[in-house]
Amino acid sequence: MHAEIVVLPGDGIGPEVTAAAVEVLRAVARRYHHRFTLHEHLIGGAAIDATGEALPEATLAACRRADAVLLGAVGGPKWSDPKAPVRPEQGLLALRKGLGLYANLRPVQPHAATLGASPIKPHLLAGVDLLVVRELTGGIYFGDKQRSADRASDLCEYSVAEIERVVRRACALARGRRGQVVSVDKANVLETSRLWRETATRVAREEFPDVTLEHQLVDSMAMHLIAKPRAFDVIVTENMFGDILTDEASMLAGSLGLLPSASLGEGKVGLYEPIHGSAPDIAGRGIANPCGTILSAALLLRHSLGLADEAACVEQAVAGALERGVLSADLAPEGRAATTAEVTAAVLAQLELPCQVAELRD
Ligand SMILES: NC(=O)c1ccc[n+]([C@@H]2O[C@H](COP(=O)([O-])OP(=O)(O)OC[C@H]3O[C@@H](n4cnc5c(N)ncnc54)[C@H](O)[C@@H]3O)[C@@H](O)[C@H]2O)c1
Ligand SMILES: CC(C)[C@H](C(=O)O)[C@@H](O)C(=O)O
Ligand SMILES: [Mg+2]
Repeated sequence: MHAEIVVLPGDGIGPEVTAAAVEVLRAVARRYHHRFTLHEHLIGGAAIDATGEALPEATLAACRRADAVLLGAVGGPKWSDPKAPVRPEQGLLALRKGLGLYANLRPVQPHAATLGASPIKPHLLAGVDLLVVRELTGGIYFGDKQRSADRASDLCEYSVAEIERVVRRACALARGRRGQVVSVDKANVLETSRLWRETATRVAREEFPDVTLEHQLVDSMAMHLIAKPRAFDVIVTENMFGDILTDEASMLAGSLGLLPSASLGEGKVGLYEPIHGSAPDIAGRGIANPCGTILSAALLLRHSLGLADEAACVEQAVAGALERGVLSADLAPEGRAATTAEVTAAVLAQLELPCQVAELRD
């Protein structure tokens, strides 16, 4: 097949990890006879430096035309002055909103080879396989913001339609898994959460009688996620709760550098990015873990290009590299860490081996 993919490297380790994922996409194209046309565009701090804007019109237009978008990360101390007129993160939020990507899928499947890197006891982690569906274009991120000399406010708003569509997406995904959804809110305090809970209950009852829906308050959910992670299948939640719970959930896998994400809407184009940020503390040193971005490229193959087998082969290649003990500094014991380039080379070498997934036109 032929696909147009926009690559947005962004800032900090963004260019390092997207370069790794691009190598993997090119290898997939070669091996399985596809043609991927890749175009790089500016976003975030890099875009502010070049154009004064965090999301230049040319970038948004290219993303709208593409089949899929692969993004590294945005932000960093250079652009973090509280008085700065524009911030890199605004570019990412505008891109998600501009493409209508309301459902952010963040799968968490700890790998046997990295259980030792998790601060959580290994017997709690074996068999963990959960999917967080984070609402991505509403809530406190997008409400009205006010600032005066001695006061500031961020409005948190949700409409019924915004809640319905993301809960529907979560329930539909649960049908293809173990059929269990936990909806996370703060309905004991927040009006938006009471609307969320009511709406989720109705959508599940009327449209997904075969799916089990439970509710959990976000504070105790933060505890349960660590204490009994195997208990969860699909978790659906609003924008900010999902942001925080998934960084926490990355510790089940062993590192923030391992988790991928797919952001989907009703349109054809999806956005794929690791859940981590620009990691200014390690940027430019060639030691970032590229696996979260490579696994995001696998999600891109599956969700935007319909190449489920190729996606599974990339996932298997990452697993193979980890099993061979090729671990970046965030996962490895002191002094035995692989560089970004070494991890990428190990994944590419695994991709050359026969893939266990059936039906690939080799
Ligand atoms: N999607 C995004 O673009 C995105 C996501 C989160 C944060 N950010 C931005 O990134 C900047 C830095 O934020 P932060 O430091 O709070 O979070 P961060 O995710 O960038 O880093 C948190 C910690 O995890 C480590 N880490 C992250 N990714 C890693 C990887 N691939 N390999 C190894 N270690 C990794 C970092 O070194 C750091 O110690 C901020 O400007 C923030 O707004 C952007
Ligand atoms: C950079 C920031 C706007 C972003 C978010 O909060 O959505 C990040 O933390 C993420 O998880 O993708
Ligand atoms: Mg985040």
